[in-house]
Amino acid sequence: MPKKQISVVAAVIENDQNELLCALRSPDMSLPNLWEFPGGKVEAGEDLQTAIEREISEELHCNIKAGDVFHRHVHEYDAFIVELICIQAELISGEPVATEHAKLLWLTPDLFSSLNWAPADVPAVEELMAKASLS
Ligand SMILES: Nc1nc2c([nH]c(=O)n2[C@H]2C[C@H](O)[C@@H](COP(=O)(O)OP(=O)(O)OP(=O)(O)O)O2)c(=O)[nH]1
Repeated sequence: MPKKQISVVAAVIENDQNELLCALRSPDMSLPNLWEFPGGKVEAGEDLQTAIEREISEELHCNIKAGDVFHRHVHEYDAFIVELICIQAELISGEPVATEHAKLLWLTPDLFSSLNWAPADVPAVEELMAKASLS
């Protein structure tokens, strides 16, 4: 049987210290104990911006304004295929709270290699690190 493919939106939220919000998946989530950009599956009929704004409000209890998609990458896991769609975002109200994640961390991209990332995120992480090293 072909593997299921899911579309997942992930928010790259930057604060005014050039730090990006990173989230640690908890031991009881799929892909446990790996770092990611917070987000989740796009629901049927939903546009990407609506999906990421909804996911962040549900998961982190704060509000973001979604900007542009800056990275798309298809990754094949053993059990499924994910299209990871990374979207730039700005925090517009509230402070992120970890309701499902084990931890949240604001980190500058030069330190991203110190985290153990979900495999699908590695190309986006590398792009963000490369971009930060040029600025
Ligand atoms: N949110 C998010 N998920 C990611 C990333 N990288 C990556 O491989 N994934 C995978 C982990 C999950 O298998 C899937 C997203 O599912 P999820 O469990 O976070 O999303 P969800 O809240 O909509 O799903 P569910 O718990 O209702 O099943 O994509 C990432 O950067 N962010």
